Amino acid sequence: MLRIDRLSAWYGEARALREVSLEVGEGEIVTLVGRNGAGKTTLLRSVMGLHTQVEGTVEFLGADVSRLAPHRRARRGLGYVPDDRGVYANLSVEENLTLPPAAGPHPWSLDQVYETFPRLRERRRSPGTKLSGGEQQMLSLARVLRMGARLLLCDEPTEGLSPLIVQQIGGILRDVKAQGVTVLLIEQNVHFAATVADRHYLLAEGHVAESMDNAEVKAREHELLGYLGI
Ligand SMILES: Nc1ncnc2c1ncn2[C@@H]1O[C@H](COP(=O)(O)OP(=O)(O)OP(=O)(O)O)[C@@H](O)[C@H]1O
Repeated sequence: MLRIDRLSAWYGEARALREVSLEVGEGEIVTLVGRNGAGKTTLLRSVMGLHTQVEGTVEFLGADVSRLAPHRRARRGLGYVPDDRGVYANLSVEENLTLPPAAGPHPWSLDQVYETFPRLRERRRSPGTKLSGGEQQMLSLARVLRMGARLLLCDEPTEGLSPLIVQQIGGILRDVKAQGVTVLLIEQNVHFAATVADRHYLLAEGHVAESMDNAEVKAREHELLGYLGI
């Protein structure tokens, strides 16, 4: 579904990604793990077209989207969920969900959103300022699905959340996958990553150092946590 071929990215003279190649198949959940500064956020932003000082190819559903603006990538079904969650503080949950126009090929109805995110139904009249971190994360995911994304690019959805909420986010990601959505997510909690994802890429200093399956991540959990400094 997504094929990244020799993608490099720069900030001025500084190179943040070095010829990254990886693939995500339709219906998979794939994680990107790596130390701070390894290039994970830059990779997701480059795939969405938000970071433009890049070289290499991003193919989505068989078409080269490397030169398209972010809104045109969104129209094809790419959806970016930023780490700051981007919730409009003064709008209610439902306004946050309905304000952005549908862009992608499979926009979710409000009912579909609320079935997958029952907590958001309960909180639908609450303003963004009153939401917990977990609720904001759910809203951020739900909004991109509502807009019609087929592939979610999620920047560390579990960051700063309690173990119970992390479990809930895991359940939501599995549910989203069951509804035909593909996910590429940044995840430092390798234990959680192995329970929710199908495969994993380890990024180190801007390149793909390793590709791992769940069995390998589970077997090396201790070593990986040490390496990541967690
Ligand atoms: N706006 C920027 N200007 C200059 N350099 C940047 C900028 N954003 C990131 N970088 C650099 O690019 C490299 C990759 O950063 P990136 O944020 O993609 O890493 P990351 O793996 O997502 O790390 P983190 O988990 O800390 O966000 C780092 O060396 C970082 O310092």
